[in-house]
Amino acid sequence: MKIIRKSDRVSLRRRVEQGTEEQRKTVQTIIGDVKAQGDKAVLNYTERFDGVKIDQYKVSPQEFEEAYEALDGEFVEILQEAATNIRKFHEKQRPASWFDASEDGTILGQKITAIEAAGVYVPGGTAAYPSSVFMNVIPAQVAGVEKIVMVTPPGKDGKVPDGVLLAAHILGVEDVYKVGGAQAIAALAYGTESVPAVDKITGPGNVFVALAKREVFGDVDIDMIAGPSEIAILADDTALASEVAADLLSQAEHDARSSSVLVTTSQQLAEQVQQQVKDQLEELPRAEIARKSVEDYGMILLCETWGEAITTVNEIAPEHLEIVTDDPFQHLGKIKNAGAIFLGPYSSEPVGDYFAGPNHVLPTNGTARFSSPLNVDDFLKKSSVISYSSEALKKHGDKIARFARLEGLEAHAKAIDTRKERWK
Ligand SMILES: NC(=O)c1ccc[n+]([C@@H]2O[C@H](COP(=O)([O-])OP(=O)(O)OC[C@H]3O[C@@H](n4cnc5c(N)ncnc54)[C@H](O)[C@@H]3O)[C@@H](O)[C@H]2O)c1
Ligand SMILES: N[C@H](CO)Cc1c[nH]c[nH+]1
Ligand SMILES: [Zn+2]
Repeated sequence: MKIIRKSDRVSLRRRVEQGTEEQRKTVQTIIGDVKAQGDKAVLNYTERFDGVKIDQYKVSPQEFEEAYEALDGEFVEILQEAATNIRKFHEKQRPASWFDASEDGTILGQKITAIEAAGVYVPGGTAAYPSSVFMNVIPAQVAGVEKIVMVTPPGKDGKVPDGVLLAAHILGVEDVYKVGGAQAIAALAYGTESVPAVDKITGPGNVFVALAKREVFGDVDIDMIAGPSEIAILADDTALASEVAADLLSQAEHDARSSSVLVTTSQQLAEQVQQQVKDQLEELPRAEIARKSVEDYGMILLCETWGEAITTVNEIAPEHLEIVTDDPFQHLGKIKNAGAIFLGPYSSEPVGDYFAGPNHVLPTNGTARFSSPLNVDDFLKKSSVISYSSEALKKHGDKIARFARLEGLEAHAKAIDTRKERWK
């Protein structure tokens, strides 16, 4: 991990490109085929890309049962406790409809309605995280979404990882389909004989999933195109180098393109963390991924002043930010751009990934400048409500009609004028 002086003016804006033109064309073909042929295309692509031949891809009650049996009771309890914490946190986010009545009898308001059906993509392979099942499904459930459909690619054995099925089972999600990639996104967006069409698709995935989400956006809504995980740690010399290094590596192990950055004013901490990262790396089962991530996207940024350190963090706009100083809350007000902010030495990033309650689906690639974590609002729509009384229209009707004529819209004006008859 390189130590770089901030004064060297290194570029901090991150942009991990997703997909080639050829991959985009492949995805368009897959989507077109699923739209035209439904289940037949889904099963053909599953055989081709996942190497499994199946003729029925909805997870059966027996498969849920087997997953439950395969995992030990203690793990089930941990998952249940985490789900409770996540639900409690998201319940605080639920907004209420409101209606305001004026003295003239006008009622104006905002009615909040949950979207009807949401689709959740859970990636396959080593990224099949039960925690991500919670983070995508729980805000939808708290919002009141009635239909939740989950898709995830089958492994070579034709099965879905037990942890993923258990997480779905704990949340009461029964519509789980063994399909991945662009064909899964197409099935969710347009429906097939087996998979119900949804209104919004959330969840991360590989390049084919990301491109497919971009492609179906507009026909359905999507959450965001999640890039590789990121962590920035803002620390002074009260931080323990071994803990800072461990937290940097916690995100580096996700993906060879993950980024982990320490921002500090302490030369001593910078050097100690550099050494610790090197030492701790070797002991990780995913050392190869973490090493590549740290070498290609890791940095220790040494700043002259604390003010410069804060500006640097805001420039990075990291997915996760840890502040490890004596009084971290003192700096919170100055942080403008970060997906999730972890304060103090005990708030290690994985606390948020799994257990505390806030969502771990967060803006990456510098998009924390304008986006928020996945939340209950993402599964809600707002409708404006307008009820004018006779008195109100009598009072304001002429102004509205004049405004319409100013825009050259005579039919608009007449729609108002015609009501004048009522109070002549
Ligand atoms: N940002 C996050 O929070 C987060 C979390 C978890 C996972 N992820 C990402 O999810 C991804 C998981 O990747 P994965 O591939 O293991 O699982 P995946 O589920 O994303 O993709 C598997 C699917 O890709 C399709 N596919 C594979 N090769 C193809 C090809 N040549 N042409 C067309 N389709 C093809 C197949 O249909 C397969 O089912 C990683 O990129 C990881 O970084 C991100
Ligand atoms: N840190 C990841 C999001 O950036 C989420 C995750 C899932 N499991 C472990 N971590
Ligand atoms: Zn993580």
